[in-house]
Amino acid sequence: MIRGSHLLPYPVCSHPGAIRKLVPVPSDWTSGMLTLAHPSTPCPGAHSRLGCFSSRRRCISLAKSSVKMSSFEGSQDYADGDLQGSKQLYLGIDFGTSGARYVLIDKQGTIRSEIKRTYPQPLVGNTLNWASSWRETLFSLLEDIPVGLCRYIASISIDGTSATTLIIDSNTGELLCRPFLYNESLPDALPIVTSIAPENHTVCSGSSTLCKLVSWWNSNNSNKGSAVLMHQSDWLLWLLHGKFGISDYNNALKVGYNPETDSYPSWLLAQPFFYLLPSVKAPGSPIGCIKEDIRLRFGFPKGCVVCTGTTDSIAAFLAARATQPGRAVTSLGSTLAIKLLSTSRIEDARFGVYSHRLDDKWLVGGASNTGGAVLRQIFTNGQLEVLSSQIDPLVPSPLDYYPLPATGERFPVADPNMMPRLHPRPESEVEYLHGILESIARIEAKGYKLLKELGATEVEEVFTAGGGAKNQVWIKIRERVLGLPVHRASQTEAAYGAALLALKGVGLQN
Ligand SMILES: Nc1ncnc2c1ncn2[C@@H]1O[C@H](COP(=O)(O)OP(=O)(O)O)[C@@H](O)[C@H]1O
Ligand SMILES: O=C(CO)[C@H](O)[C@H](O)COP(=O)(O)O
Repeated sequence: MIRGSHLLPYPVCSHPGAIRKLVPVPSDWTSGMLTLAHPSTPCPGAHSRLGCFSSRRRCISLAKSSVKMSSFEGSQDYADGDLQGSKQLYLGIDFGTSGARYVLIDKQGTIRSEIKRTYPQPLVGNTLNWASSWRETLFSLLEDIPVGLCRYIASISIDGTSATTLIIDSNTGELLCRPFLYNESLPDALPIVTSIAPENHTVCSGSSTLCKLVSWWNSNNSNKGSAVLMHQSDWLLWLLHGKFGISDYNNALKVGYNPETDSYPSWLLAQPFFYLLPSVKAPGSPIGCIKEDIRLRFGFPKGCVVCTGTTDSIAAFLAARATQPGRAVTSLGSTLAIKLLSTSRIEDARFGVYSHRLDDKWLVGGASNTGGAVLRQIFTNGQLEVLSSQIDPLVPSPLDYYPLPATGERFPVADPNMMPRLHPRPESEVEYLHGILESIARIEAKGYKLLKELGATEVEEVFTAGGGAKNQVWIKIRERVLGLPVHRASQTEAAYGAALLALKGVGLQN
């Protein structure tokens, strides 16, 4: 039974080719989520109980990316079309490691629509064109939003992976090089960065945004004068609002922005490349109205405002709505990112520890390369569910691994040369998964212990976000290993946190 499955009140498109019929998802997709049949599948004369969705000129091509759609709640309220304040909707989009998703909420924070997409894999030669993939995914997700709801969307915000860096030509809007991904380490730039920044500063890591900027600066001589640096979410937001070089103080942290003074430090402004640095606002700040061509294409209302974003693990923390110091959120996505709400700010690049600002407090933590990416290399989501159900979480695993998807670790050990350790592999797949889940939990526990040793507020309770949050057995393993209460967050999608930023932005605008 699909939750909330009912015909929706907005007009069904009259062009059969554009009508998409909803079909139940294959078993290994999350229950309650729907996938869209290929648009060429004709919709039966009588609408199925799942209803049909009008669509725009373009149909979703499952060949390009897989789509997960949730049912809509109370969409009847939006049948009449008048945009009163109480009916405004707020759009949050999360660009994670393996895919992107949107969440659409109303003023009360109720989810009105949500969709997930994996990234299409457009190749340029043998290399993946990530920017093209992200741009295609952004506009596909906007296409996915039910037409009947678009007209109520008052604001939009986007979160992305931290330190994912793009260098753009501000004359043409074109990329001047391929994007540098969040976990990519540029050791060639590290000696230069450590020579200009304070000792153990957050930027003193090979995967920092500043190392990526310095590496590009030292290996390019063309188009430097018109170059501008953007983070992944800045660039995606720029596609919607069209203003170059605007970021937020979470994304800007790893290029060297100081969120405590709300400014770039003098040692950074003294560099020859300082002019590439974006201007910085608080997350969820209004930037400007959505571009008119995009507004008309997707049916957004006049005055729909685009707001600054944040990073994916900060958005996940916002989604969990943890507000007291000592509360923490572990994002179990492709990576393991921990965020602890602390009254004190700490940073130490030797261990990959840094502090993000959250209003008048600090989100202390770091991001390990361990996590779901390793699981995905070995198990399907369906296998994870079946094998996890056969694990006794109260019994420790004797297996001692350091699960990494490839060479390199960022936190709680900052070592770009660290090798994965996933052997010996037992005969039993259940025991193997148990060993991996428990070993990732031990890394999480080491991370929280390190934060305490460095002076952060001691962790008292952990909420879980990301794809791994659905695994209750893993939560029980983590409770035993951490020695703390561990829960699934009420909202596990970072996109929900981005939607809260969009909601905040409208409030700031008014
Ligand atoms: N039942 C499960 N138990 C543990 N991990 C899971 C389970 N189902 C999915 N995952 C993991 O969740 C990850 C995807 O989570 P998600 O938050 O979407 O990642 P990201 O946003 O980093 O791309 C995958 O790497 C997958 O291995
Ligand atoms: O691992 C990641 C991708 O999912 C990012 O590094 C994650 O966002 C952690 O960075 P930050 O703490 O700056 O949010």
